[in-house]
Amino acid sequence: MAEIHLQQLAHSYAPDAADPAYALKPIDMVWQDGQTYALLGPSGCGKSTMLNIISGLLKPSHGRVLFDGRDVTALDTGRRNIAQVFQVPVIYTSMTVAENLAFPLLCRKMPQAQIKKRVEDIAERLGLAAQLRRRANALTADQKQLVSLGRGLVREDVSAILLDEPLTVIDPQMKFELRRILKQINEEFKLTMVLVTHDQDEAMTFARTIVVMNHGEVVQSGGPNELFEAPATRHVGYFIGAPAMNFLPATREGNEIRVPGLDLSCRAPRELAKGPLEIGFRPEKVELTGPGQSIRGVVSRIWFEGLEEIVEVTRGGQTIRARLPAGSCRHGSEICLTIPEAGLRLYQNGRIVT
Ligand SMILES: Nc1ncnc2c1ncn2[C@@H]1O[C@H](COP(=O)(O)OP(=O)(O)OP(=O)(O)O)[C@@H](O)[C@H]1O
Repeated sequence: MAEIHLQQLAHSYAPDAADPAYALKPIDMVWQDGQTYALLGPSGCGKSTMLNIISGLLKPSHGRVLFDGRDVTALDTGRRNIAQVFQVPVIYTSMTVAENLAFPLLCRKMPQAQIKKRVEDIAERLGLAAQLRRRANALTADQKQLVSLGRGLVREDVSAILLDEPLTVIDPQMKFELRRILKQINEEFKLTMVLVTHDQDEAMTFARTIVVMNHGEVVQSGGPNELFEAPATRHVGYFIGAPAMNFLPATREGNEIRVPGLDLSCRAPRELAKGPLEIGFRPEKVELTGPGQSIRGVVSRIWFEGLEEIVEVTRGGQTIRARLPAGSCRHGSEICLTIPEAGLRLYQNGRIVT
């Protein structure tokens, strides 16, 4: 188990270039012992770079990595006691499941009787007890990934588990089961777990803290509710939630911030910097009735999503998306949308103000 501290960390793959590009911009953050984290962001934002620096596969060009206060920056992966699970399971397909799980312990010269006990214990926890004698190449993709995880977990000195898109090759139903097992392992072993993913649902359902990255920077770090209710930036508002958050250009009029052409406003904070203003709100906050600010507009598009529909309403050159119960509206009809005050957020220069 370990608390991981990234201290003044940054990384350029070409630090000596005249104008080095930074895959990871300067960051100082602590990953708490025993917690679950998800690193979420678009392709190329620096997730794997960050994970590989934590694991020791990559030496950072700047800064330090501390495990429980100990500087491990110069240590390779083997000496960091990290278990890693990749997109493609790393297992020996010609060995049985038991041999695969035993291998890391054999390398550490653990006595046979202890190896057997440990392997059986881990197999039981991962639901692999009935598979121990099977050759690994005969397993399903999710079972192979469990063996891969088990090879990391079987060592008693593991500090953290780093998971780099481990569910990509897994069937949707089995993803749920694997996520459940991962959470159970976290609770039982109190291991720090970091999951890299593109998938917001996966991040939201796995991690207590989601670290959202963009262009090599951490743009927000927080619980699923925090990211949904108060995205720190426009990027987070777009990236978390489907459909994305509504952002409408706004202007200051006295003590109010108003969206021109719509009956939508919020109170202006006492102090405001210079720069473009926007009012943001989630499509999930929009209702057809109830207290709040009302916007009348024409339904220009409808997408059905199971028991709900996404409705696009246009008015005065603005487009608003709302998630409503299926069958709420007809294409081309005029409707009145209501947005409760509590659902409104003010943004300036793409960053949240209130
Ligand atoms: N070995 C490398 N040499 C040079 N540049 C690299 C190297 N690996 C990654 N990069 C660059 O660093 C940036 C961050 O890449 P990284 O792989 O960390 O992103 P990512 O968020 O993990 O992307 P993905 O989700 O596609 O795996 C990208 O611009 C990428 O092109």
